[in-house]
Amino acid sequence: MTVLDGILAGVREDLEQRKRATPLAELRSRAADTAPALDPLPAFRAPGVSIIAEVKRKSPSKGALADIPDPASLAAQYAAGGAAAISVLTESRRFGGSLTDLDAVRARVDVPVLRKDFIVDPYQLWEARAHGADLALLMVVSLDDGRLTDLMGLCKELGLTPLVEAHTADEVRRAAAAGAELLGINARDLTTLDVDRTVFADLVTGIPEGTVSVAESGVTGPKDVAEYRGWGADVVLAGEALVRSGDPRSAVREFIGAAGA
Ligand SMILES: O=P(O)(O)OC[C@@H](O)[C@@H](O)c1c[nH]c2ccccc12
Repeated sequence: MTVLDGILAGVREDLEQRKRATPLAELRSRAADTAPALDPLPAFRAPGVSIIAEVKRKSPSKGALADIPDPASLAAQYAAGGAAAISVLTESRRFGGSLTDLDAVRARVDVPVLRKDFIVDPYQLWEARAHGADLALLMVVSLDDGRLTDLMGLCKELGLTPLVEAHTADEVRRAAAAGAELLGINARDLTTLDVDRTVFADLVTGIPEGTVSVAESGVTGPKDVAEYRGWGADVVLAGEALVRSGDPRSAVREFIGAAGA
């Protein structure tokens, strides 16, 4: 069993519990009462690198990263530094996140918000929208083609922009074939947790023209953002380096500055 299999088993258990506590009908009516989702793509396509700044307390690879008692204030600092979107991890067991974090961040910032979780079921997309998310992560590795297409269809219906994540050339091909407009390449292999930024450089050539590319994971400082940008990243998603920085606003600003125009 890989690390990812272990994470997914816990995610499915927690999901079944939430389904019992909150029927889909209730989520649907909450989603209907929520302001329409924001479209992040125009900002991502604007000149210069865009940063998605992540609210991340812990991870299976590094353990505890930061306490983050006030995720909304962290997100506000990211936004003040110029982040184009905020990523909120909502997985609780391994990442220490929750839908409460998503609610808090949504209530505070005006930039688009990504629900970062292990999404395998339509219910989770309804949850994302009912809690105010504008984007949702879909990881190709944990979805077969049929499910990927179904979940992307539901995103469209809900106004959510899917960030379709790949880690191999075959997953990039599947993401593109499914019609991803926002395609992430995760430098971290979620089956082993090994990080290799050059995976982005190797795979970015498989991303079709016109698709927005996102380099995910492994940023330790501004130089790494510049490197991803040099390889063609439109957007860079960073977590650990920002939550540990002590000054998240300046850190985001430096990341944007390092990549030049
Ligand atoms: O903390 P880092 O190395 O900057 O990584 C952030 C982000 O890319 C990472 O949290 C991530 C990318 N894809 C995921 C899928 C699930 C959970 C987490 C992730």
